[in-house]
Amino acid sequence: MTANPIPRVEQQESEAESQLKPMHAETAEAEADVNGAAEAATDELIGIFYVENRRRKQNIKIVVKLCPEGIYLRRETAQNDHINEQLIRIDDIIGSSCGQRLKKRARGGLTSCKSTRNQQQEQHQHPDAEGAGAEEQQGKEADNSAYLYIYAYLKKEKPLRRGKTLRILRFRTSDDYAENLATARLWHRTIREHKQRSGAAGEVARATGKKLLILLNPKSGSGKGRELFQKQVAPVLREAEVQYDLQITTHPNYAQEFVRSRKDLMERYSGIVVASGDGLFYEVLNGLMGRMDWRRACRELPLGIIPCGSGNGLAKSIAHHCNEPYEPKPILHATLICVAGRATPMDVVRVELTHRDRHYVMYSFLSIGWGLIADIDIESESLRSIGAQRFTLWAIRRLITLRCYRGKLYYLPAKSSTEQPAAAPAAAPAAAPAAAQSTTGTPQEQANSQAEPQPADFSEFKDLPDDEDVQLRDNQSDLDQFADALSLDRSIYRQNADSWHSAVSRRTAYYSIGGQSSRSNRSRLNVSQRIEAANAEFNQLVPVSKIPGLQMPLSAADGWLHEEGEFVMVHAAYTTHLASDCYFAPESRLNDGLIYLVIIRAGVGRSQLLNFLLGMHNGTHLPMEPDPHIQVVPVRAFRIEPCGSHGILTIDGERVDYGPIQAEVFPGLINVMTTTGQ
Ligand SMILES: Nc1ncnc2c1ncn2[C@@H]1O[C@H](COP(=O)(O)OP(=O)(O)OP(=O)(O)O)[C@@H](O)[C@H]1O
Repeated sequence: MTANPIPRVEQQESEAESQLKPMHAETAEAEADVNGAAEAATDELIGIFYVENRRRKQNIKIVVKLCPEGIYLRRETAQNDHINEQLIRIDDIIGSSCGQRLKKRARGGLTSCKSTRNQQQEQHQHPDAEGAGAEEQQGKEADNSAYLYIYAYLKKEKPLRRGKTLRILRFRTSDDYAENLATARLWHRTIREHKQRSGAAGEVARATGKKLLILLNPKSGSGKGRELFQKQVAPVLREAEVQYDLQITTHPNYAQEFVRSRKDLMERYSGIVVASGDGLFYEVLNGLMGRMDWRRACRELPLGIIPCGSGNGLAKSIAHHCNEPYEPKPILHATLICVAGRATPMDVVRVELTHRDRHYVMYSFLSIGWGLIADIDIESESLRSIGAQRFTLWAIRRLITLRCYRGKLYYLPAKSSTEQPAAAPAAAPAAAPAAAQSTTGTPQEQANSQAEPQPADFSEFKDLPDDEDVQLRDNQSDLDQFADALSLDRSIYRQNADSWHSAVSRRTAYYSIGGQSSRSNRSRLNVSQRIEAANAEFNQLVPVSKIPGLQMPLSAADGWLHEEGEFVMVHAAYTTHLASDCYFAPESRLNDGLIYLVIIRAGVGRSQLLNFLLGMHNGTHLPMEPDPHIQVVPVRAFRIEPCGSHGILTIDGERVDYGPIQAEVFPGLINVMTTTGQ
């Protein structure tokens, strides 16, 4: 909200006076519109209303002007000696409703407003009709008034917060309720139109007849997701007149499957809101990326999050991004962000990992952790019942029994190496070796594991969209030929080889079983041409990796730096917050195309580490000067090759198989809901 009190100075009063005249003129026009049952809403509506000040036993005159910027409420005293004005910005108004008086007396600044003509009549007819008694007396008589309820959440900067304001306009120009209702409806419609013009996603969606899809995990956080939704989210959605479908998840992967397989997702929905923790958002992201039409889905469906989980890093990062409050009412504030629902591009990180000859590709939005923070996150699960304290307790424990992990770290700095700050002396990164790294399994085994269709993949074929017109044939000889071709010359297809591995994607199976596509018409080509054709076609269907596959060497010539040694942790973040109270990568932006790699090397002192952990809540943990042990590097991609088989790796806070892992950022791949838009 922007409140602009106009001080009591002569020249401003006269200026106000001059502004009032046209307002009166337009009031008449607005009423004339209604009386004439005009349907077209105007850009500007103006009415004069009165509020009873029961304490002072006087009426306060309020000129209410609805225009594209919002609603101006100009308040004047009877003597016209004091004027102040408030603007309720159109972006702060989430919705309105009109009709008869709500039974429960709603609390708001203007509790009851009367139009000018009736106010005068009223005073004439009931000279004493002031104060509560008179109002109640009137209430007992038939109330022909129509009421417009305007719901706004006004933003204050210091401290940053949003407070609910309800403004009620009472229309009773006519003795006929229908006429009064028509006036109220005109105001209601005009508010909607102004919101639509301001780009409010809900209004735009309404215009296209689409709904929000809300996925709720009843088990997230303290397990009260359903209750929180009914009490805190649903009322706001009602005020904003948001149409939605609520899907309550019944088991892990429910949301991922729902989003992946629902054919009319884009036709039916204008966006997807996750009412849960980061875990369910991860499912939704990977469900979208598992669709044949992922590109369109990512473009057309902005994603929102209402934090009902325990970590809630994304919800806090989004609030931080658009300068919206988070505490003390994270659910309310996040709901308001979703109601605004303006699409803002956000980076997604493609993660490739391998475990026991199997490759996986998944998509991440928050972080990848190896070492200290991942250990604290996962190992403290056993203390979940004590709440956020579990992290502190476990951090103390891990400081006492500090672990280091041996391994290799490769990264592709965002700036070229010549622009990089001086490398840390203790472990200066070296150029990546050109030599091939060891791979798991023989080439033939790898090829077989790549080509081997997973049982889940087969069942998923049923879900392929009809409109893709894909015909699949289970042709074993084609499968063998493909597997052979891949094992013979992987290097030719190096760039795209990883596309064949994605064990979790049905699209992999689609190609790897040698299925024919009526679109690609590959059947007339020889095997190697078909592989190339398949790769070309596949590239349209998945985001194309620009870095070598996980089993391929990384070259210094391509800008890769590497270091080998002992690490306390390597933690990569691409949003500002890892959890609502962990301001881990302050420099990060939703769409900066950067991964912030925080490296802590062995040899770091316990007190330095303690300061690091303590500083994470307000973002003061990273060294200002180059430090031999703690370093933050903005990168575009990185790879970790841990030695040994014991340790913890996390993606977006969830544990994954321990082994080599690499990540690459895809700038602005998805859209998230914010209040600011682009
Ligand atoms: N109905 C359900 N029953 C059990 N588990 C579920 C259900 N729906 C989703 N899940 C799983 O629960 C996991 C955790 O969910 P979520 O992230 O929403 O909550 P959280 O762990 O409390 O929050 P955070 O990730 O912020 O710590 C997800 O990985 C999801 O797959």
